[in-house]
Amino acid sequence: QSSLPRDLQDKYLLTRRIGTGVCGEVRLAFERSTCRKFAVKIINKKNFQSEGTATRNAKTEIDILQRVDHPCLIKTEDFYQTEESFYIVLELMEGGELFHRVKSKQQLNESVAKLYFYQMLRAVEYLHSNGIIHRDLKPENILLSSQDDVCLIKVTDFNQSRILEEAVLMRTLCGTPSYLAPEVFTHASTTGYGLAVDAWSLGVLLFVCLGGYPPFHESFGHQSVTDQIIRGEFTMVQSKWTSVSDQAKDVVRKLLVVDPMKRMSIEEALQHPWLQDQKMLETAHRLMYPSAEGGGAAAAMEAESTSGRHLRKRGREGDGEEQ
Ligand SMILES: C/C(=N\NC(=N)NO)c1ccc(NC(=O)Nc2ccc(/C(C)=N/N/C(N)=N/O)cc2)cc1
Repeated sequence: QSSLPRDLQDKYLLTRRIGTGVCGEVRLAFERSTCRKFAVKIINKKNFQSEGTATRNAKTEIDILQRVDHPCLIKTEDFYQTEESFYIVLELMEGGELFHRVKSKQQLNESVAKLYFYQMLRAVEYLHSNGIIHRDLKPENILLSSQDDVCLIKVTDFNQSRILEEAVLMRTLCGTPSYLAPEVFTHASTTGYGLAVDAWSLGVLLFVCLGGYPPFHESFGHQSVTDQIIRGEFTMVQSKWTSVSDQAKDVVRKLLVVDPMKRMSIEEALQHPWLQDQKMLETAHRLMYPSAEGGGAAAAMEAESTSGRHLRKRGREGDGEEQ
């Protein structure tokens, strides 16, 4: 049990472990002054191949976590670090991880899966519009706000996230091109097909929510998981998918496309017929924008269109520019 930072202990009482991850664990914490509950993600630096990578990734993640401002993205309260670990204090999502919700229900019913998937799309749409690729979307990183089926979801864990640095590319193009590889100039780095990796992961997430099992897994057939993914070969087991609508299956099939240029984008997914479901949209907007008094999609759209796109100002060293 590595020693907790003094200032963290002064402010919070850390109790039982409530989640585990590759990079560390999540503990339930109580703010001593208010008794409010929080989640504390503890990231051990030793899990990273090099100290440098751990620190750089954590810096990027903390920067992203502190600047993103969207109802479906986790909000951080505090951040501490010691020689061996980082500590991120965040809002406690009472419903826990989507992973456990799907596992305990075998599979989600389609309307619940649609409500969650729509919120994931909006979260990723916001990240992409701010040049951020998540790169690690999976059921462990989708948190639920309550034990109810109808609830707000939030995306977390920006450890693998990258900020699309157009500026870096522009500087690169200023130098002599003679030694640059072709892909530096092609669509790969400019039109950011890198964003498409998140669309693929959302396809895997939707498959898991609807089918209750992963599309690519070592226990399926003779091929390795990597081969199944590279070939885009997945099976919709009859017994699990009969009750799922053709439109839902269509969304999955258009996201799990191997060629990133042919894969459905986040925007196209948001326009897909399966998601043009007024009842679901009203529920989602009521959950995402509870303060929009009197409900009404108009108020929610208003909220979305004004504040919905921008990052919050940077911290103390604030360079102040709004994205
Ligand atoms: C209510 C509850 N459990 N309730 C219970 N068990 N009661 O007995 C509960 C609540 C939340 C969670 N998970 C949770 O909060 N995850 C999580 C995962 C990752 C990150 C981050 C920022 N990661 N960043 C990095 N770099 N990672 O490597 C933050 C939170 C699990 C159970």
